[in-house]
Amino acid sequence: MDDELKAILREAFGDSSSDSDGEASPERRELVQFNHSNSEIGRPQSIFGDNSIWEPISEINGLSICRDFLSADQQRSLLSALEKEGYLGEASQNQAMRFGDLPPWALELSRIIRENVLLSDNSKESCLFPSKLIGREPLFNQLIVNIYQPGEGICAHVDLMRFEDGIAIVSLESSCVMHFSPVEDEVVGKCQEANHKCVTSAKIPVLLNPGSVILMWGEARYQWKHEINRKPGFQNWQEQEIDQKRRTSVTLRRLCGTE
Ligand SMILES: O=C(O)CCC(=O)C(=O)O
Ligand SMILES: [Fe+2]
Repeated sequence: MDDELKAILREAFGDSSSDSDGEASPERRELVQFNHSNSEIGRPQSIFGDNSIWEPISEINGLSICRDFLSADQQRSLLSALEKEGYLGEASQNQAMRFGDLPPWALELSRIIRENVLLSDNSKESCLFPSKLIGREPLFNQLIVNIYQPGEGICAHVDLMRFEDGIAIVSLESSCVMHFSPVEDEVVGKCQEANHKCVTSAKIPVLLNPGSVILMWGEARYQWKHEINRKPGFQNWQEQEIDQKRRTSVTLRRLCGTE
């Protein structure tokens, strides 16, 4: 890892490498890994395919999902890569972060996200990632693997400002509903309280099936909070409660001020 990146990481996270992305979920217990050697990459052999049916979430500008991003085989390959690298091993650990040079499977995910976006109709009305984001190098240089046991989720948050715009989340194993709520609700909520009214707009549910990827940028990234509540009664889709199993996700982001 070069000195500049090290300095930025120290500034962002302090000297302790186990400092957490704690605004999102203080309970997350994590493993932090730095600077993976790229030596085994060579000419990357794709373990993923190229599926690309993107669906914009109409209520939220800057949010889209590709539901068939990874096939069942590709999901198995990704999970086995995570397993081999020790991300899924310890039950005591439910979050692992990595900065700098990403492992081959994450570079491959980044590559196919970029390819899929560039090959899609990335027009203005349903823009998946604007060109300044999709063209940046590297596309992502930070990843988090989150492992959620049944009943575990992540509380409502906007991702930290130390990360640039343009975030991707790949879902594996259990399906779940992610809810989005506007940041401005907090302000509206306070004003309404003064008037002895309490109005909050409905949350927007988005089903994250295994193998899907969501892309968030602009309003979706900065003006909306996202959360996953897997407590009983909250994971309903089409009037059915989702059968909860372990869920694993991979979040790809880019730290501000890095090249
Ligand atoms: O697990 C997920 O799908 C979301 C993770 C997330 O929002 C985060 O790490 O900031
Ligand atoms: Fe997040």
